[in-house]
Amino acid sequence: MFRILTFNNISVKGLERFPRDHFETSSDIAHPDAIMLRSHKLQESEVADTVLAVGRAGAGVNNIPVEAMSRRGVPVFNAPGANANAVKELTIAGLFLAARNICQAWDFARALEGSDQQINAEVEAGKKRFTGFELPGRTLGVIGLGAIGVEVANAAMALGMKVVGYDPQITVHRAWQLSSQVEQAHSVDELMSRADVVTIHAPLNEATRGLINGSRLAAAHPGLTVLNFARSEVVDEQAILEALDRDHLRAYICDFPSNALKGRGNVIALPHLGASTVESQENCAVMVADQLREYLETGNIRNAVNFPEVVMPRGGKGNRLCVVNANVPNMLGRISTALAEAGLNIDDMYNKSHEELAYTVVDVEGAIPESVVQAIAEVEGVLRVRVIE
Ligand SMILES: NC(=O)C1=CN([C@@H]2O[C@H](COP(=O)(O)OP(=O)(O)OC[C@H]3O[C@@H](n4cnc5c(N)ncnc54)[C@H](O)[C@@H]3O)[C@@H](O)[C@H]2O)C=CC1
Ligand SMILES: O=C(O)C(=O)COP(=O)(O)O
Repeated sequence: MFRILTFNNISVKGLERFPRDHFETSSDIAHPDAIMLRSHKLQESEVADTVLAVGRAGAGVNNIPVEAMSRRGVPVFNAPGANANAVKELTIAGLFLAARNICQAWDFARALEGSDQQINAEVEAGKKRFTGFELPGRTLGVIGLGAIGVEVANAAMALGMKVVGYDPQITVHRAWQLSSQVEQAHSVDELMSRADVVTIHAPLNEATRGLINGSRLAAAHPGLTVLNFARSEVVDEQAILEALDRDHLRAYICDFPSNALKGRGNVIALPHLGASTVESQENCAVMVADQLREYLETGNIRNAVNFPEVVMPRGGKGNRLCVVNANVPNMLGRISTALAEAGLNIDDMYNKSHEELAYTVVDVEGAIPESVVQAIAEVEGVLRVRVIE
């Protein structure tokens, strides 16, 4: 029986991927084998020693202590691209809300009082305050061209916008998906100097914290609009407010409310709704549940942010040994020597590394005695050993 501890509202469609006869899922489990969560800040919870894997039913993993999990030999899975369409749709909605001052205009219209004739008179007198702009010919700057950024860039192109993108680590896969009309900016500063609207779709990490700061805002076109559906901390909120006060920034549209943003006319802060569609919640939960289940049952790793991709079909009828170790010389030699010394024959073997970690899966003929597991666990640099029968 595998026990999965859940945090947040995980789609039932995902939880149903765990067969009831050998999986238990609950938000109240003391010694779980795995954790499945959305935005819950795992840094603030005790992660039990029994945890073998963490699954984030979503994209961003800044709410998970990934480095600490790596040191414990625990893979952290996410669901790349599974919520990208949902975030693209909300970002494009944010673009329209900003361009046409829709929220401010709606507030105005909702507050109108008097007879229909009086309302009509106020509408005609007041509507000039909400004059907006159209998208064709305007330039959208997209920072981060991953699953979401590429979709946003392509959608903006289809709406007639010019698009410039910046992503120092764009993958070949994403570059193929990106419209060939999207122009490359070589720096955030270049992108900001060319854009009428900037949208951020990069993860929060030490390189992106405060990416949109006071000096970058000051160097941007007056009248710039900033969309932030990534994470609140990728912008310097204080600098945003100051630029709004100077009317240098036209509007700030984001998915992250805060006290400082409250009550500001040219700020729209949605309650972290980017991925909150039925479809996206299902896609993310199903993808991550399948990955967690496969890891627990077979040791295979797909879409872990801190581990290599290791998928080896199960061969023979013997045991499978899964070893997480430091990416240093001679680990494979020591693992296979320990198996050979116990007279165990290797059927199949796969080893791959990712930054400072390596992962080895070995299918052997027959059962692996506990003494061999112990010997491998004691090799310097080995972080975790697991036998799957
Ligand atoms: N508002 C919401 O509900 C949601 C927010 N997000 C946020 O959006 C982020 C992006 O999601 P995906 O596109 O699915 O991730 P992704 O991993 O597919 O794409 C991120 C892209 O950002 C690029 N990048 C990294 N550092 C960069 C930098 N310094 N400058 C420019 N680009 C940089 C990467 O090379 C990558 O191509 C997530 O990490 C998460 O924080 C994601 C889903 C929902
Ligand atoms: O996938 C992400 O990075 C998100 O921000 C979505 O968060 P959520 O799962 O809706 O709490």
